[in-house]
Amino acid sequence: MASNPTAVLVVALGLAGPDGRWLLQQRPPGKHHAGLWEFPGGKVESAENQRLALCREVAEELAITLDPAALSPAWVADDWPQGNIVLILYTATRWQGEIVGLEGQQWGWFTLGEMAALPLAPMDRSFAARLAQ
Ligand SMILES: Nc1nc2c([nH]c(=O)n2[C@H]2C[C@H](O)[C@@H](COP(=O)(O)OP(=O)(O)OP(=O)(O)O)O2)c(=O)[nH]1
Repeated sequence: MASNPTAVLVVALGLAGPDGRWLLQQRPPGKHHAGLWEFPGGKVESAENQRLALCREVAEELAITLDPAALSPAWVADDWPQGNIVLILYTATRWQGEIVGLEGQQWGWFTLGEMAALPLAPMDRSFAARLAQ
């Protein structure tokens, strides 16, 4: 791992609902970290812009449309010492469309207190702490 400097860039969405809750989804069976809760998102593809990648992932996973210009970079985390993932959290407060779990995943709106009690994907504890600020 230490001899491979190539980062895997992952983007995730902190979508703020109108009542101070945040949208989380559960990673579906068959995926790495299946069953853990996460902010929607995924890997940026080769030569893809990271904001557009997040818009694509969220459309694929939840059927909603985001405005890439209305995303705010909020936090970054990595998975040291396990690997070479760099995860950027963007926040947004608006979206278009009705949320549907297109991959059969569970999703819901959670307060930061409720989030603290969930089994979260590895890098998401630091995101939750950032959203609390
Ligand atoms: N999407 C997402 N991934 C997270 C979060 N927290 C966290 O540790 N991860 C990790 C889990 C995975 O190792 C990696 C993201 O990979 P992914 O499996 O979601 O990416 P992807 O949708 O493009 O999936 P795939 O095509 O590779 O199956 O980042 C999070 O909040 N959202």
